[in-house]
Amino acid sequence: MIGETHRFTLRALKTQHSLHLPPFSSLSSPMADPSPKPVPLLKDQLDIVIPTIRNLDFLEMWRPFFEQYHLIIVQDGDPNKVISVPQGFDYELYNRNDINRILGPKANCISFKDSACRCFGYMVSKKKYIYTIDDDCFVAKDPSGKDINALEQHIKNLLSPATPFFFNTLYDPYREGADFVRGYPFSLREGAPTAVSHGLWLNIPDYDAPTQLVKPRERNTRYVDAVLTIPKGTLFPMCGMNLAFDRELIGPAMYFGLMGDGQPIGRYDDMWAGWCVKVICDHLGLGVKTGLPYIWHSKASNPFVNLKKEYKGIFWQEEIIPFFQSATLSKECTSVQKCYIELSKQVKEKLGAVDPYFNKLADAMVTWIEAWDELNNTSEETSSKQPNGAAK
Ligand SMILES: O=c1ccn([C@@H]2O[C@H](COP(=O)(O)OP(=O)(O)O[C@H]3O[C@@H](CO)[C@H](O)[C@H]3O)[C@@H](O)[C@H]2O)c(=O)[nH]1
Ligand SMILES: [Mn+2]
Repeated sequence: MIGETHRFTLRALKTQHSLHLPPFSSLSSPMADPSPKPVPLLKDQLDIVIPTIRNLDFLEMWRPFFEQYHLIIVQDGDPNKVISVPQGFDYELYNRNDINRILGPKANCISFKDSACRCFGYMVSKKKYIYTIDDDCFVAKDPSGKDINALEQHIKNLLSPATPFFFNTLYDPYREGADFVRGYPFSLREGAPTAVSHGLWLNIPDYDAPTQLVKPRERNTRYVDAVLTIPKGTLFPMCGMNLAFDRELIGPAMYFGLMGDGQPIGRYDDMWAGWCVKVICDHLGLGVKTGLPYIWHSKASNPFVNLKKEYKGIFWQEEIIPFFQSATLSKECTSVQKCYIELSKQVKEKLGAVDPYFNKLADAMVTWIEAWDELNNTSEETSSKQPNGAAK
């Protein structure tokens, strides 16, 4: 309402820019709350990043879990379209004009017309943790019928150690009612810092186009009550739909690549990031978890459109995977940025022959790190900072 103040976070970015402010009517204005809610976990240390091409009505269902967190909305597609955000949410919104204004020529490393654009939100955030979710993902129910607070479960996953060096057969040993089983080395029971928490999906599973075409009516109804650490040396297909990570531990590696408009490939944004992230986590001794929490994925994207986007990736990945499986990083790679730059050199060297696209991608990986360091003033720290933040 006129005159009512609204909690709108204006971010002091390196280059001041006028955020794309939707008309005042669609701006947030938190309703006065007579009975203050308990402060949610990591309230001021976590941003929720949402890539979108549509109005964000889905937030209504998430309001009990998300309303007290800051949102970073990355609006893809036509920047003149106004995205409406339900009242009461604290958010900043960036469209393509903002990305171009903030990054200048480096904006060419951020995809257009693809959910890969979400990684811009990771870059501009100033928080320690990120949760990213698609706008067609809703609150799922656990087998008891209780609404699942996906964000709370991700936070638990991130705040407890991982076990990448030795597999615990009773799954997450740090979980209430579980522990390390007999034969688990005591020297390894401290675990490793958790960098990534990869959640899953009920209803529409994240299948590739060929599988979608063969099984158009398949729905995931199986709720598996487990969180697993993905063992060191094992890659995994990371889906960006329901994903959380420690931005200080692994953020610079969460680049979602060159996808969408003008690119020969799509729907491999999160996959590419996941393969780079896992190689770097293994090198730096960080953990990646998958399993709980579930969200309810409501919309299957068009399998024919998806097939066109994925087509080249389906056979390229038969070369990409062996590349990541055999990728090694030197001991001089003591920070995520250094690991990532080293990896980009190997991409150019070893995948450039697969297709010229990988030369472009390798260059974009470097541009991403340059932009990340510039926006986060981390270039001088990069040379000395250990992944756990301790200076050399
Ligand atoms: O051009 C676009 C298209 C979509 N978005 C936003 O991105 C997410 C995901 O979109 P959608 O749910 O339509 O697509 P899915 O196929 O279900 O996405 C999953 O597959 C992977 C494709 O990369 C991806 O990791 C998953 O997200 C929504 O929020 C759209 O609004 C966009 O920004 N630009
Ligand atoms: Mn979807």
